[in-house]
Amino acid sequence: MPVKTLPKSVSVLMPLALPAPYDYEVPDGLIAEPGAYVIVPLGAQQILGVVWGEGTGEVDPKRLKPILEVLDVPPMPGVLRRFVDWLAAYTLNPRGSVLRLAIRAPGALEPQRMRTAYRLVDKRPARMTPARQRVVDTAMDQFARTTRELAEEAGVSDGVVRGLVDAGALVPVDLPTEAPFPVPDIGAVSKSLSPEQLVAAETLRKRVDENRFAAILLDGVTGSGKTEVYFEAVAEALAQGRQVLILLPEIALTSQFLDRFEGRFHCRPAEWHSELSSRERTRVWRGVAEGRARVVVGARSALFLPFPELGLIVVDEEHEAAFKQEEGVTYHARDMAVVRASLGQFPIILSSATPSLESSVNAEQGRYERIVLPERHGVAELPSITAIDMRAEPPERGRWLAPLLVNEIANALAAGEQAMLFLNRRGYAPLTLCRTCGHRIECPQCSSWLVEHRFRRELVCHHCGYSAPVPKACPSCGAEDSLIACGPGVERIAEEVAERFPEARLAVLSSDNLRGPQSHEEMFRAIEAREVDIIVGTQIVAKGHHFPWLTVVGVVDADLGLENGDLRAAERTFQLLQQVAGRAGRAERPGRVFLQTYMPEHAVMRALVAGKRDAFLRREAEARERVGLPPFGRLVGIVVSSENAALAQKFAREMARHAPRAEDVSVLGPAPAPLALLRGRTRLRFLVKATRNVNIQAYMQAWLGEMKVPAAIRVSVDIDPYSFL
Ligand SMILES: Nc1ncnc2c1ncn2[C@@H]1O[C@H](COP(=O)(O)OP(=O)(O)OP(=O)(O)O)[C@@H](O)[C@H]1O
Ligand SMILES: [Zn+2]
Repeated sequence: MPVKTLPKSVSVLMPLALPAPYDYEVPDGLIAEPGAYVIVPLGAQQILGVVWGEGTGEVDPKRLKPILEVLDVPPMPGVLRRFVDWLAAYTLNPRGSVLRLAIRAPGALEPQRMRTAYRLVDKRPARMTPARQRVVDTAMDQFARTTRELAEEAGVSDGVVRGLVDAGALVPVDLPTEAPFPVPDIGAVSKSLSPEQLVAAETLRKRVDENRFAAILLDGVTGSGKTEVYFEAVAEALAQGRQVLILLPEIALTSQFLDRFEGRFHCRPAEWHSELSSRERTRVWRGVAEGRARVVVGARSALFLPFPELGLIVVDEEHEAAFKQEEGVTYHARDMAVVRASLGQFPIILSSATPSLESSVNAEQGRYERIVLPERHGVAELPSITAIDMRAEPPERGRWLAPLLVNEIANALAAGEQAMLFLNRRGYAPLTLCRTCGHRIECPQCSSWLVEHRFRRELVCHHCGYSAPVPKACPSCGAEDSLIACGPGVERIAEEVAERFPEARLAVLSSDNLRGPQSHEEMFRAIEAREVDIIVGTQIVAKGHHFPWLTVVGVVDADLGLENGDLRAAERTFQLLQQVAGRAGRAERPGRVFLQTYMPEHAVMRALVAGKRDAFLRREAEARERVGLPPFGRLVGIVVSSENAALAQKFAREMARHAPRAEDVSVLGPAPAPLALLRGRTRLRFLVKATRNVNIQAYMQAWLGEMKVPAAIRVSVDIDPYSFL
């Protein structure tokens, strides 16, 4: 009797909200190695999946469905699969949802379009003409060219080339239609580094050479040359034949960065961010997978690219909250980059002039190595920082800039220098109020005020994007011409600047009037070229930029970030203001920074004025340690939301009853979220607080596993939350 062999099976993970891979049969003739991209049947559909490993054997072999197709793409590297698993387990997301982040280039998995080129072989046609000879001479270098290219280079008609093809002297080869990736020139000389920079660069090179996991905090003041220094580590990794990933917090920073990279390595790196065309995404994804793209500069999602040879990650401006992904699969890209480096056993560099408390503590406790660059490069000095007490020196009525600051701007302009005013608030005014009845105009779907945008002549919700024309009469009492704008946004500051300095050339930079990297690039070029005298901007201008002629920086409302009292409010305000301040005086001319504040005695203002960053961080750390807040304890944020307010409340109470009791874990809430209504959904919050030794994921699973969530309710879980709204 013939022995019946069991069909070979593998498990396949699909990019759907599924917690685990499913088993499939590998039909004879197909090879489905781990990581292979495959098409499998699921119900009536055919969908893309990735072979995750051996079959689990949980499905009756007779009922296994077969893999339909194995795609012609390099398999997903094992380390990326482990990263997906790790991230899913840590953030409590289904593995399939995380996988989806790793295959976000739809075209990349389709067969690539090819163009036909020709290469010369030894065979010669019976009849040789001078024209044919010219083609043969041209093709002698063995370089494959298209018919057109050959004809043009040899100065003959296409027909001559085709004749040689027919005669078998030229043979076709397929070449990809996509533009190739230029190779960074690692032999190019770097800027000559200062002795401190050199020491730092040598240490980084050494870590790259050691070829194992290491986390290094590159802690250098603004303008100290951190970028130049870590470029040396990039060069070293490239020399070792490894790929490099550089994470930036914002697209706005990309264009200047690409220029600098090009200056150093004589080629532009591949880019990865949300504004790429789908064609570019495809090209970059493939280029990374096939090892042709050696350096990628990208936003947080670049972490999920299928690098086969990744050997270094740099996280620039590592303190930035923008690295936290807040929607869908929530994760902190800086923290996950450290995990990725550890799984891949290579070094990671976290660079910042204002390190996060998390990274500072990690350095203090020896988990990270700290490299310090204490001084600005060259003759540049750190700027002086002055607090303007708005209670003692208020602006005139209806104005927002204090006399001292106005005076300093005038001085800068007179000296041919640039000034920058920073206010982290888009639009014209954050609140519109009726003088007659006191009504405040709110978003109909969120518990937030509508922000007036005067350029657009609209009231806009900054939470959900709702917008409406500014009404003529008060929507509540009907009084005409009674609505007044309260408080300033950047547009209002720009208005004041234009009135005060009518001669000055003004640039307003906020995400409303700058869309996409192109427009950023133009603006930043204009500033560098001194075509602008005064810059008014939101946090887009706060960091990373190098404007040599900028000497005066004014912070219109230094207290703004302290208003929302979350645990990182002081830390973040300090970082942001220090970064803004760091834009001033980066070249020969010294910088002066002015903070308009109603709380000059606040610890943040005092530390900034005195230049006492480390003391400030230490005090912050002590305060958090006392109450067990991150990084000394763990937090999980939970939001229960529904369009049905009563249902949300009922379910939240039920959840509270089911919270498991555990030592060292406390559950706060449910309480109405600060943003109690968002896009028409009522939101309630829990905050879970635990000590570091608690396996918080296990706790959460035990809790949520108990709960049956009705369809009208959404429960979102945020491990290590950064937003508490
Ligand atoms: N060794 C050097 N030789 C010449 N120029 C240098 C050198 N080091 C730094 N620079 C220049 O000084 C300026 C500041 O350097 P860089 O932007 O690398 O500093 P940074 O520490 O990254 O600053 P920030 O944190 O403010 O972004 C840049 O224009 C850079 O090209
Ligand atoms: Zn809204």
